[in-house]
Amino acid sequence: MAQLSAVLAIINPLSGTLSIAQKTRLRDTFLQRAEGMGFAPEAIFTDYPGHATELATAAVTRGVSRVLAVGGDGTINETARALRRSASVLGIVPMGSGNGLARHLGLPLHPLKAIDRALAGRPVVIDSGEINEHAFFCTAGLGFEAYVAHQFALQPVRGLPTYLRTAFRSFWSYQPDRYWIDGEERRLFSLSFANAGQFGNNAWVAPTANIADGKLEQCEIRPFPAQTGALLTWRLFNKSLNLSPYWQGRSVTKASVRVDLQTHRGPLLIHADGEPITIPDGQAEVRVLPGSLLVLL
Ligand SMILES: Nc1ncnc2c1ncn2[C@@H]1O[C@H](COP(=O)(O)OP(=O)(O)OP(=O)(O)O)[C@@H](O)[C@H]1O
Repeated sequence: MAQLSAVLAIINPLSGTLSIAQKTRLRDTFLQRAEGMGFAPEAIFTDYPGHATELATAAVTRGVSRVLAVGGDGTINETARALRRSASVLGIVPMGSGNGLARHLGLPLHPLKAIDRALAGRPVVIDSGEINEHAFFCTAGLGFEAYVAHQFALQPVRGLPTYLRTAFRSFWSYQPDRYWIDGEERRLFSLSFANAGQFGNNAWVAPTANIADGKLEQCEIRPFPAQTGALLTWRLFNKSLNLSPYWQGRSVTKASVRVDLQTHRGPLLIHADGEPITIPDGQAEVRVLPGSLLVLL
């Protein structure tokens, strides 16, 4: 008899707003549906940060064909980074507050529909990126967006309202800094490297980004008058930021970004898929890993 194809769901019990009881029911439904479709399914709740990477690494070693990440962009990042350059395919069941990768790929945001899509979907090749040793699948960046990611991580409650409040408050205290990008000095409000076109929540920083072109969109936002902030925010959500005179984008395969720690306001702050990271030596190397991940679409 032919061996059943293995499918593993990695579920973050803390992601999003569903209760543990609801997530347990979702897990049971996944197991039923997957079995009904002829898979050998397994579902595991993560116990600690980084656990999803360990589970996904073990799944690759065992030859599990489909690995579903059930959670926010953090859980998807932790799972996907272990699946890069393997034959195991990522399924995305979005349950976070931003869901940038799922939205970019046009995947269902409803967990049950997303499970069905992942079980029935076909593997499609996409790119990923790295900023220093940190993998990203949506965006990585510096400047204002990194500052907000760091401030957001300090908040006791997550979710979109907290994120918007944090970004609004940060806007008034944040001062643009100087960066040397591939040796060229620039004073910028923010600098993004976009694999997918959006941060999440349909905030499109790189409206023309193509996730499978072997390139990242390097998007720079120059400092702008405070009264322009509302228009830029509107453009961000209207997918038209590229029409602003303060926005500049180009496709790159790699970039080297440095700050002068003597004059920079504090250490270099970056983010990878929204996770805040501090770079003590002020140097960030960014590169694309073309065609490095299989995703179920
Ligand atoms: N059992 C656990 N206990 C504590 N932290 C965990 C556990 N499992 C996973 N994590 C951590 O939770 C972090 C946040 O998860 P994730 O991004 O999926 O959800 P979220 O915060 O609700 O979504 P979003 O990032 O969209 O707001 C992950 O980066 C992961 O390291």
